Amino acid sequence: MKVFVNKRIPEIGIHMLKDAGLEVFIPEHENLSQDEWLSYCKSHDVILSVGGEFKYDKDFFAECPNIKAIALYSVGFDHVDIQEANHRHIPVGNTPDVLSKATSDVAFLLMQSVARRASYNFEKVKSGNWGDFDPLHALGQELYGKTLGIFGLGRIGFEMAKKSLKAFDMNIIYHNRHQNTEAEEELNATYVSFEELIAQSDVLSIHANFRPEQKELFNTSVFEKMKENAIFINTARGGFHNQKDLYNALAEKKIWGAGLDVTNPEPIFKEDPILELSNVCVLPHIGSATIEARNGMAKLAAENLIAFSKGEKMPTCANPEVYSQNS
Ligand SMILES: NC(=O)c1ccc[n+]([C@@H]2O[C@H](COP(=O)([O-])OP(=O)(O)OC[C@H]3O[C@@H](n4cnc5c(N)ncnc54)[C@H](O)[C@@H]3O)[C@@H](O)[C@H]2O)c1
Ligand SMILES: O=C(O)[C@H](O)CO
Repeated sequence: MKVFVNKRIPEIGIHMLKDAGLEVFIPEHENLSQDEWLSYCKSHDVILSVGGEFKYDKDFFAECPNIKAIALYSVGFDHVDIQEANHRHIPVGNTPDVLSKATSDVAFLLMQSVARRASYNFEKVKSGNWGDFDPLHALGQELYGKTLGIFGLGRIGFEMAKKSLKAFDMNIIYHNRHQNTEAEEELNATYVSFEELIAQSDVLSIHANFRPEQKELFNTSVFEKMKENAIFINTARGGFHNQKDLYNALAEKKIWGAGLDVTNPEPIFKEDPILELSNVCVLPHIGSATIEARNGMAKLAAENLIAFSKGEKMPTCANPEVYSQNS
């Protein structure tokens, strides 16, 4: 079976594929054009897909009917038309759990960085402006006993809530598609409406899996209902927030600050005025960027394709319903 891997991944995954007898192709250069990527897809059986820039939509599946399975090197699958994949009986593997702690660590990092104005103070030092001890300048806020609101309390949201409770004894509230009884029992989390989540959160952290119908759900109508001391954190998908509205809310100090590991658009334009604000910290989508998480993702993606090559179910599949469909 011929595997197209569009970008280098940790060697452990490649070795696993080759040891299982699969033929692996990785292009010499990584920044493929859409045409180059499509041409490679057309000449292989399955894809180990890294990144979200290439969309697996209806047009793709129509152009590449040869593709029998896709193993994503991510847990998010919003760049895949799952309905179309199901229609074509194509399993789509993903990489849950192995990156949950690492990604929640970045949300936790952003929460603290914004609360204590780390970026602003670091920029001051870099510009040679250490400044005299000033009891009233650039003060941060403490998080102890504050309310953490989680939008989308799943695997990563759970880890974020757990470490925030443990470190700062934060009160956990959440809004989800369905109740998370484990979080309610283990973290004393309280299920609230979307409106209550916005109004009550001192820190609002987005951890839902993105769907197009939720585009820019977090916009001026939300930011104006948040507390003035509120911190907005997004490590899920940039599509969840309207970045111009967020800039306005931050510039007008309607909210305390924002920490982003995902932006809208992504990558962010270096001229984006949000980068000039002193109450913002932006990271370049590094949630899963640890040695441990990226190795774990490589192993999972390889295991998914190896299982497929043996006619078995993928261990971690974004569309498990594909296995119960009538042929
Ligand atoms: N920044 C990064 O590098 C990085 C890394 C990994 C994952 N992510 C993002 O984080 C997302 C979550 O990953 P996960 O493993 O925790 O997924 P998950 O499926 O375990 O959790 C997502 C939760 O969101 C809830 N949800 C979805 N839509 C909702 C809505 N409209 N309203 C309320 N709740 C909703 C679901 O019920 C689920 O509980 C991924 O889909 C991905 O987009 C980002
Ligand atoms: O969804 C994920 O795993 C991350 O965003 C990396 O794409």
